[in-house]
Amino acid sequence: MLQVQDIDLFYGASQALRKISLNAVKGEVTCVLGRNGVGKTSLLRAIAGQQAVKAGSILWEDETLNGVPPHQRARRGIAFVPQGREIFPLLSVEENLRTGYAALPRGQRRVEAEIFELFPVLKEMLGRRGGDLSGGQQQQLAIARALVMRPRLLVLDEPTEGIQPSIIKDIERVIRLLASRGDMAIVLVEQYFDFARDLADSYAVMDRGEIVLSGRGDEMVEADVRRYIAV
Ligand SMILES: Nc1ncnc2c1ncn2[C@@H]1O[C@H](COP(=O)(O)OP(=O)(O)OP(=O)(O)O)[C@@H](O)[C@H]1O
Repeated sequence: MLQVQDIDLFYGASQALRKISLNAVKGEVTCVLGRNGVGKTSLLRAIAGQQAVKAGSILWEDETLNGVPPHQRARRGIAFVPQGREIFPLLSVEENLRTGYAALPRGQRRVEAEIFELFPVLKEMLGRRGGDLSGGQQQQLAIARALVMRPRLLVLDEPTEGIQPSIIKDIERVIRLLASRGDMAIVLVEQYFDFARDLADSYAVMDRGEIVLSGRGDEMVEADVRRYIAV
């Protein structure tokens, strides 16, 4: 279980997160919604260890993550799929997938066949350069690369951004399948209400660095949430 408790995060003098608390449990998708600039990415970066928190604590599997650098969080089973995907455009699809090996012990460094069952298109494109893939294929590659690490916590920042509807549906199916196995917690930042509602077991809505609404996914009141999101 991930337990974020009362975290504050600053960029210089400007405060991006104010006393944010959020739990994510294995077997569930936790969706974080909100407009641009309200702090969603900052929250994910705090979880992944890319940005230090000034106050509060982050616990994962009952141990603190405060002060633990990103690569060690990766070894503890936390994988982050950043906004904009950040795949390596000049490396092949296969080489991109292998960059996920860094977080694995030597004996476990392989790409499980299952990854190509989840994303068949990648198998056909193993030798293709990452930069030659469509935006949707790059997003699938970014998620696949995270899965190579066999994470127990998967953190995704706006996986639907700029992606065509058919691939959004594919990604939704994969996320649902991963959660349904019960051994992975998924935290997902999203701006699209429909995608979040379809996936969320629990949700939190952010505004100006704070959580202003939260609850179980099936209790999301569309009109209330839509006050705080653009789409
Ligand atoms: N590296 C940074 N340095 C200074 N300020 C930053 C930095 N990154 C983000 N901010 C500011 O922190 C606030 C929260 O940004 P953040 O990216 O977390 O929001 P967001 O909800 O994820 O928005 P988006 O959907 O656009 O990514 C914003 O006011 C932003 O301008």
